[in-house]
Amino acid sequence: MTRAAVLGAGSWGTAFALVLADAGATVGLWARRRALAETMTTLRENPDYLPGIRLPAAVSPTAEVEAALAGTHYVFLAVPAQELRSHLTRWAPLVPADAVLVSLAKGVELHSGKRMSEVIGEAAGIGPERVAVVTGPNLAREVAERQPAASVVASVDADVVRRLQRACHSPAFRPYTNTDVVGCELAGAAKNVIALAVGVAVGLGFGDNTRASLITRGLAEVTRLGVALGADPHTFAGLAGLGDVVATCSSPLSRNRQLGTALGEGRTVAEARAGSRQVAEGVRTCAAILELAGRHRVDMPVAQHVTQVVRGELSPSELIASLVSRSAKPERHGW
Ligand SMILES: NC(=O)C1=CN([C@@H]2O[C@H](COP(=O)(O)OP(=O)(O)OC[C@H]3O[C@@H](n4cnc5c(N)ncnc54)[C@H](OP(=O)(O)O)[C@@H]3O)[C@@H](O)[C@H]2O)C=CC1
Ligand SMILES: O=C(CO)COP(=O)(O)O
Repeated sequence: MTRAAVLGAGSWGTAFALVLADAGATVGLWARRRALAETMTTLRENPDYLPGIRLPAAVSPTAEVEAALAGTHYVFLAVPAQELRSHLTRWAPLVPADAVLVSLAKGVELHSGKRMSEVIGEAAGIGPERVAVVTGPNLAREVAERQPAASVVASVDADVVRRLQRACHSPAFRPYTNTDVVGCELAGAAKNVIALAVGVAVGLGFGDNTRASLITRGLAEVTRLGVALGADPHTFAGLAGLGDVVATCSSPLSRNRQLGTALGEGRTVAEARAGSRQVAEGVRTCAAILELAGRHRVDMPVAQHVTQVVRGELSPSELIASLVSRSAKPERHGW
């Protein structure tokens, strides 16, 4: 029987533990707050992130990372992107020698510009054949409710990715394989930035033309970055790219879209975040993506404008006006 550890009991870590349990695995679900682990154990529910969703018997919540990692075949990492390196550096000595480490996070590390699979390889001291990612149009609440969804599991190792695909293929969750790890990760990270931009447009009261234009041009610029970094451009038209951008940018459940909407309505980032435990990864990833784009001389106007709005250097209405008034170009500009 497959044994899995999910480290991080926010919305996605908890929802993914359910996917794995539905696919037949036993799952250790680590929460960093002991009180939450104890509540989940007694209530059989994660009231902070997925109220009303029952945890199956195969999911064992714990605050002891050793207990979650003991004898595990897969370690699914569901902590926020900027916190992954420091946590995994501490956890690495406890990870079984043959376990595959899987990123569930969508982000790019600030300053280093590293993707999550790169951070995992460095922090755990392992090669890319033991690292994988899961990414796609997977809003946690819908997945936890067992609404049908597809996703992508990616690794450079085709065998690893096929085994991982089996381990998380449940009646409601259908993973596809991909070996383009660079493209899958960049797409997943950048869609949060695009969702912030779309949220701003929603907050300003703009309609579907504005949203579709931001989605399409946002996808074009991340495809450009991906190609510069060696990704397959087709990845960006698949579940990790188009699929996730559409889900995130159209859903009121998206925390990135919600935060962008609050900015568009005139609140600051701090005001928009107040009172929520949830992460909107785009807020920190936008600057990381922009740094990466600068290093590779890739023009990313949507990410650039979003970063300026997040920093308070540009107003939401200036973001839209400035994007529209840029110099005219052919549509196929690079990618
Ligand atoms: N939610 C979703 O629909 C999806 C999310 N993802 C990605 O999954 C990753 C995890 O997000 P998600 O599960 O949604 O998280 P949530 O926003 O639901 O919850 C925040 C999580 O981060 C934890 N956390 C906050 N600060 C720290 C810290 N300094 N160190 C360690 N953990 C911390 C919280 O722990 P605590 O409760 O103790 O504060 C909690 O587990 C993100 O990269 C996100 O983009 C990917 C696909 C879908
Ligand atoms: O990644 C997600 C859906 O695929 C969740 O998006 P948010 O983090 O914006 O809620």
